[in-house]
Amino acid sequence: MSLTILWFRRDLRLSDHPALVAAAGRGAVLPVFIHDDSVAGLGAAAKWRLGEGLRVFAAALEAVGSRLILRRGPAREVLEELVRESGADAVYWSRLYDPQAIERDTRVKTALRDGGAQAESFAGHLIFEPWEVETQQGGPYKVYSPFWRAVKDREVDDTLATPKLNAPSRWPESDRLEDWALGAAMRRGAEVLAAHCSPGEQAAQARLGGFAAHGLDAYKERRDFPAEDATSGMSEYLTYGEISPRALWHTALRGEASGKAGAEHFRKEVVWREFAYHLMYHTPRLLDGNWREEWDGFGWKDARGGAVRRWRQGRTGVPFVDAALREMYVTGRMHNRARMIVASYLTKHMLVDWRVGCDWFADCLTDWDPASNAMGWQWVAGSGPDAAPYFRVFNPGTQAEKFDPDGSYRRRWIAEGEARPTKTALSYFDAVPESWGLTPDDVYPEPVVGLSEGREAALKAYETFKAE
Ligand SMILES: Cc1cc2nc3c(=O)[nH]c(=O)nc-3n(C[C@H](O)[C@H](O)[C@H](O)COP(=O)(O)OP(=O)(O)OC[C@H]3O[C@@H](n4cnc5c(N)ncnc54)[C@H](O)[C@@H]3O)c2cc1C
Repeated sequence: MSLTILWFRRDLRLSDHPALVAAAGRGAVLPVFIHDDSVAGLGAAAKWRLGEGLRVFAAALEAVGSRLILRRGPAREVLEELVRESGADAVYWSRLYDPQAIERDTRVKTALRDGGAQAESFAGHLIFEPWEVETQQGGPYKVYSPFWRAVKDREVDDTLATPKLNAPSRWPESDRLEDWALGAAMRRGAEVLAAHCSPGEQAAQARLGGFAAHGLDAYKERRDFPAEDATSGMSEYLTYGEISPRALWHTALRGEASGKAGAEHFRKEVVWREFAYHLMYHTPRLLDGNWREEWDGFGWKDARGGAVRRWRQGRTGVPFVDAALREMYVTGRMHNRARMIVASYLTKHMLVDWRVGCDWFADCLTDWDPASNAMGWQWVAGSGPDAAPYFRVFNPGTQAEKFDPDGSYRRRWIAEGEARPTKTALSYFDAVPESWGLTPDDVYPEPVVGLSEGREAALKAYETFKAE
């Protein structure tokens, strides 16, 4: 019987998994996860969340009579060794699209094929492969709306059922997940974060089912209110591939067919993620360089001072901004509206380079995604394609009046000055490093940059930049 190694990466699921279906169709399957440089380089929260995902995924495989073999080292060497050890004649995986992954996977594919094994990559992380969506002139899209119009009526294949997995005749040795200590960089924050996290495919499907039944209809109206649980919560499941984007697409389509008002808007948001990958694939500098290269000359302020530290710590003195940054520290996620506001405050009021914030998000988010994060930051800063114009400076005060009118989001996350602080606000002080020296009895600070003063400084900096 043929044996296929299934190299799992960001696709920790059994259903709607084209590579797994293909592998199961040709014989026995040997599931493997490799701790290589791409894992070593993850931010603290993302790495911890990966560990949680792997723990649940390994148990899901055991429940169907399979196993997850864990190995550490450069992917090519590990896979070549496993092919030799197990006698596998093929290695399959789901494609990734960031430049490092593409480079690694290309080398792995060549080496395996040179060694006589079959090596194939499959779709699954996206609904539309980045090269399958083209403008009429034959190039990539740079603006979201035409991208959406180009894909919205496309036929998308149905999701695939979980295949039956045949075990290899002998299981190779595996590392122990605990020995990888993926939560080590979290220090004491891991316990707090764990209370807000339900990893795994089953949890993802249950959450999506609940959202389809109770949240989809009102999604468009309520999705901007950060105190409400009005969005799907799918981002971290998509990040680790615990659910497929295609499952979200079809959930939305079924909602549209049954007249759910918010369903099309939900599908549009799912397509924003596709657009981010499209941009990253065609212009990889999206990740760490200004997409609009003229922004290389913008005069950002020095980011080393105490102001950035206060932004990171959620101590800017601007309640909506601080609430959002604390939400991220405690839960590993941040509401989309709040992401835009904290990013705007950092890049505009504080005039700090978007990459400083992008890196902090990469360290703190459990749904960290290279493409969506970089696109989001560049969109807010004004340096990205299809970006918000620079002169659009979010005012956290008026945003709070509009989207947190009764202050419940801010009270949920800010303890200082409250006679009876909420449990979630207090949990922030349990999560942060002791070295920050913060307590709920601290005096809530004055704004690090005043709202109108910051807005004027941002506009002036932009005028100077434009004139140069
Ligand atoms: C500065 C900034 C940084 C961001 N960083 C990330 C990140 O690291 N990882 C990440 O997944 N998203 C990121 N986003 C996008 C967005 O904030 C999150 O996807 C969203 O908050 C996740 O919540 P949800 O799953 O409940 O979303 P829903 O509103 O339920 O949307 C459904 C899905 O659509 C996709 N989506 C929605 N909005 C966006 C968007 N603006 N861009 C791309 N995809 C979107 C996501 O996959 C999401 O899970 C960022 C946005 C900004 C402004």
